[in-house]
Amino acid sequence: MITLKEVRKSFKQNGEHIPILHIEQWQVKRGERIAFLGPSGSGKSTLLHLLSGVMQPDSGEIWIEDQPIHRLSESQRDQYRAKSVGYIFQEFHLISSLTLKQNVELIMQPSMSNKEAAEVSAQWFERVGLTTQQHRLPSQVSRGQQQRAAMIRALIGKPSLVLADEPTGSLDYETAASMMSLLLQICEEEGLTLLTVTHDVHLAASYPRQVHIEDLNAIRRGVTA
Ligand SMILES: Nc1ncnc2c1ncn2[C@@H]1O[C@H](COP(=O)(O)OP(=O)(O)OP(=O)(O)O)[C@@H](O)[C@H]1O
Repeated sequence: MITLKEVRKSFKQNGEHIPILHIEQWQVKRGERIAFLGPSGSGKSTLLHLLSGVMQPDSGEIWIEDQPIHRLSESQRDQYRAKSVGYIFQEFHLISSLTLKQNVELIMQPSMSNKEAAEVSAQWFERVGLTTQQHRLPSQVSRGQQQRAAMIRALIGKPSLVLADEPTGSLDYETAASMMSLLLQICEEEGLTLLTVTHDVHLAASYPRQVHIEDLNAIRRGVTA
C-alpha cells in the first residue's frame, strides 16, 4: 500500500517558492497498475520523484508499505530506491559499451553467483522476446528492444514499486503499444505496483486505473496554494 497525506512540494523559481504539488490524501493498493495523465508541467514527474525518494516533500507523509519515505535520510532513501523501486525512463539509460545482458546483470544482486545471475537473466530475456539480441550492444538493436532491456533491468529485482516516466515516449505507436502491454502483463503476473506517466490516452486506457493529476493535485484544481 502507498499512502500520501498532505504532501506538498514547491520549487524555487526566480527567488520565489512556487507551489507545484499538494496531495491531500491518496492511496494505492499493492499490485495496482495506474496510468497518470495530465498536461505538461502539472507535477507528474515530481510525484514520481517523491515516490522514489529522489526528492523530499516540503511537508506531509509518504508511506510505501511500512516505510515512511518522508522521514528517511538521504542514504536510507538511496538504499530504499535500490532495493524497492524499479524506474523506467523515456530514454533508456543503457550503458552503450555493454551488451544488453551485461547491462541487466550489472544491477543484479551481488549475493547471486555468476551462474545464477546468468540463468535468471536468460529467463527474463526469453520472457520479453530478446534472447537472440541479448549479446548485442544497445546501438545494435532497435529502440523498442532497448526499452525491453531497460524494462528487464527495472523489473528483475522484483521491486515493490515500478515507476515509468513516459516509457514509450520515444517509440512509434505499434512498438509503444506492445511494450506497454508487456509491462502491464509482467507487473500483473509478478504482483508489482506500477505507476506510469503517459501523454497517450489510448495507451492509458489499457491500464486498469487512470488518474488525472489535476484531480489528485489540489493546486491544479485551484483549491489550494
Ligand atoms: N528541480 C526543479 N526546480 C524548479 N522547478 C522545477 C523543478 N522540477 C520541476 N519543476 C517545475 O515544476 C513543475 C512541474 O514539473 P513536472 O516535471 O513534475 O511536470 P510534468 O507534469 O511531469 O510535465 P511534463 O509532462 O512536461 O514532463 C514545472 O513547472 C517545472 O518547471
